[in-house]
Amino acid sequence: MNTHADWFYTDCPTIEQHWVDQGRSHQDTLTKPPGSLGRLEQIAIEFCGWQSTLSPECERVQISVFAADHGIAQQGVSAFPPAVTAQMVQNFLAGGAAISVLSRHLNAEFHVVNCGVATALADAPTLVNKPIAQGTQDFSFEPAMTELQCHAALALGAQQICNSQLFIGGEMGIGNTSAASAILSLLLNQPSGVTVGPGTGLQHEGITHKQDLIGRAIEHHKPNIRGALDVLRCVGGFEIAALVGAYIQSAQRGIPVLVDGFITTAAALVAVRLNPSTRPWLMFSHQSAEPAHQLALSAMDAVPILSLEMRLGEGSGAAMAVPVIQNALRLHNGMATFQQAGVSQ
Ligand SMILES: O=C(O)c1ccc[n+]([C@@H]2O[C@H](COP(=O)([O-])O)[C@@H](O)[C@H]2O)c1
Ligand SMILES: Cc1cc2nc[nH]c2cc1C
Repeated sequence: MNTHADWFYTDCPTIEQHWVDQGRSHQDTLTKPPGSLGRLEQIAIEFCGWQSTLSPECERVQISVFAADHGIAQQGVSAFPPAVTAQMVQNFLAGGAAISVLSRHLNAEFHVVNCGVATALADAPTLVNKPIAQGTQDFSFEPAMTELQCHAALALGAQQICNSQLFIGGEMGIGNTSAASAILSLLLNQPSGVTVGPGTGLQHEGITHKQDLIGRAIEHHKPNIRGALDVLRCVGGFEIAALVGAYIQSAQRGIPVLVDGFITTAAALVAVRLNPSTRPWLMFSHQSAEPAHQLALSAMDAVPILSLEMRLGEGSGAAMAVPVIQNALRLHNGMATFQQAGVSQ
């Protein structure tokens, strides 16, 4: 059913190296010892390449939070009950969640996308209410979704991309660290003992139960896995598939993506495995406290900007990194050169 004609296999634009080179040359003319702004220099240089300019900007930010329920959440794999997914969606819409506060502060274009929350949600101006189904199937027994549902969730994510200078995808879904860990196990060929962690706050016993369950689930699905799309369909979630679609579409439109935490990085890895030309358009915002996040980042040679021991999701770690990016670009655009300031080199 899926063919190489599918939209998500289309190449993303290549980054023009001469803008990257000019960005680096400009950094070296600014009144500072070369390299002294560390990663901030690299961030500005990457934006020069993405925007084909020497004066890049990151003022118009889009934040879309994708939400869905998970069949596996019935198996005691989370410190919180599944009902919290719908309750937190209402909180996003009411403006009281962490991502609501940060989005307001950033003046971001903010949407919450219901990809598959089982509970009916009250309409709201920032809600995109397009559930694929009332949550995924429990992937410890059967594939999380059908091929049709997986394609629909990818397309739903892609449809959310607006015109902005930076796309942030967030997620909300009780049980989705189980899906993310299973994805990492299957894509990176790692046992569940390596990929499974506390998520929202499981203690030792809970983590052991989650590792056993995910371990059995990955063995169950392995014989049917031919590639990243099968991994996504068998053990993913509707919000994770929507993130994959959104990341690929954003990259295809030449809009850089700022990846958030553990679940979103698992989605980014699926995106890169499906379409490797997505990778140059991804920037990684923070190192999550979820232990296997490091493994997922390393698999993409990704070094995140911040490390704040956050493990909230919602896009919150990415939103926290935006002011760092904005200041990196302000320095790049606003600092005097050695010549302008009459400073000896
Ligand atoms: O982004 C992260 O690094 C992260 C790490 C742990 C948990 N979360 C959030 O917590 C929820 C999933 O946790 P769990 O324990 O229910 O699988 C989901 O809504 C995520 O947004 C997010
Ligand atoms: C309260 C709460 C808020 C969240 N935001 C993202 N995942 C979450 C999980 C819980 C439990």
